[in-house]
Amino acid sequence: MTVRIGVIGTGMIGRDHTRRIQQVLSGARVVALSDYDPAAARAVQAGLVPEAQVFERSEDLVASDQVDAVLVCSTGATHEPYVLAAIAAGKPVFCEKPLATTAAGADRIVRAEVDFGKRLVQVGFMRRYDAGYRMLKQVVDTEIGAPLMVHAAHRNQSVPESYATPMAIHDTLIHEIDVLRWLLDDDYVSAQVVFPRRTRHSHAGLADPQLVLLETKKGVRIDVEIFVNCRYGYDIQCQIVGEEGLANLPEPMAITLRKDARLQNALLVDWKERFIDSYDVELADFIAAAARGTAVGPSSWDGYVAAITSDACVEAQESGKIVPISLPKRPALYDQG
Ligand SMILES: NC(=O)c1ccc[n+]([C@@H]2O[C@H](COP(=O)([O-])OP(=O)(O)OC[C@H]3O[C@@H](n4cnc5c(N)ncnc54)[C@H](O)[C@@H]3O)[C@@H](O)[C@H]2O)c1
Ligand SMILES: O[C@H]1[C@H](O)[C@@H](O)[C@H](O)[C@@H](O)[C@H]1O
Repeated sequence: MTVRIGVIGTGMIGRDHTRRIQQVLSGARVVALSDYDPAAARAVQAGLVPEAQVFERSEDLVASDQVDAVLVCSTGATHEPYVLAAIAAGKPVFCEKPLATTAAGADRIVRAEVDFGKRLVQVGFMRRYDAGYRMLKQVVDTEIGAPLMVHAAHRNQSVPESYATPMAIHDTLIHEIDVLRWLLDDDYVSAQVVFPRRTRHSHAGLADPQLVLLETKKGVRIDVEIFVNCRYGYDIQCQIVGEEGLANLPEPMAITLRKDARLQNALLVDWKERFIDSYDVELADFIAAAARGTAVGPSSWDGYVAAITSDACVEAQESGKIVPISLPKRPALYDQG
């Protein structure tokens, strides 16, 4: 079966996922596109998929009987109604992170999916599909004994003026929030955010860098540095310290160059390159499950837990206090991970 996909939101990642489905992956094709700005949808149609239909209203794309499954790639704050509409239509839906910008919104999605009685939602937490993180998980599960501490860093070269202090959590830390609880098989119990000296390369609305301190149920202490104007490149670090050893996330493959009396390894600068393979694998997973009328991988529950945790981190940014995190009981629908 070829899964007929409708893509909502044809900005940077919507375009890239459309390219992926059309040119890299098998088992699906994009048949419909929509965007708040119809010119953006038409540009993707013209450049990548001339045969696709452009819908003025994204709600009509979800309802169309030509569309079997939906990709939600619009701005984060708009995800919730589209995911709810896809669930109501019984269609598998891949939703880019965040699932919703508030825990209340993510909760509504979890409830709708539980009421539907079958998994339909995959959240775009692509790091779980990254070969490096998968190797790290294998080692954490088998080699280093009980994890005790995690030191992580998420550095972007620069961000636009529109990127404000809470986005360090909702837009950036959200990846660590998800991937660390997956790596550790644990949940968070508290969050704190402290602010080091501010870089002169930041702008008025952004405190940069930030240090996020998380504690888990099992007592693991985590520090994550978020530094989004680090200047030198795109750099993702993760070190897990266990009672029998220590494991580091592998660096991206790069040529070691000896030249001009220097030993050099090039660094990436663009986030799109860092996890490029994992985007392919996550969407292949989505397509295979969608062909069976369901969804696998990071779930609405994972999106909900991430939203609860990021709400706590934003509160911690504002209050300067340690903010407790408590989770409701996980519905049985999500017991399979
Ligand atoms: N997984 C990742 O690594 C990753 C990377 C980048 C972006 N993202 C996520 O993907 C989403 C999109 O990010 P982007 O970088 O492509 O942003 P973008 O600004 O390039 O594109 C967003 C598009 O959504 C459209 N849009 C806005 N409101 C809409 C609405 N109500 N209905 C339909 N379309 C609407 C905009 O017109 C725009 O074309 C965000 O949620 C972002 O967090 C994830
Ligand atoms: O939307 C992007 C994307 O999620 C990147 O992976 C992250 O490094 C950036 O900080 C964020 O702004």
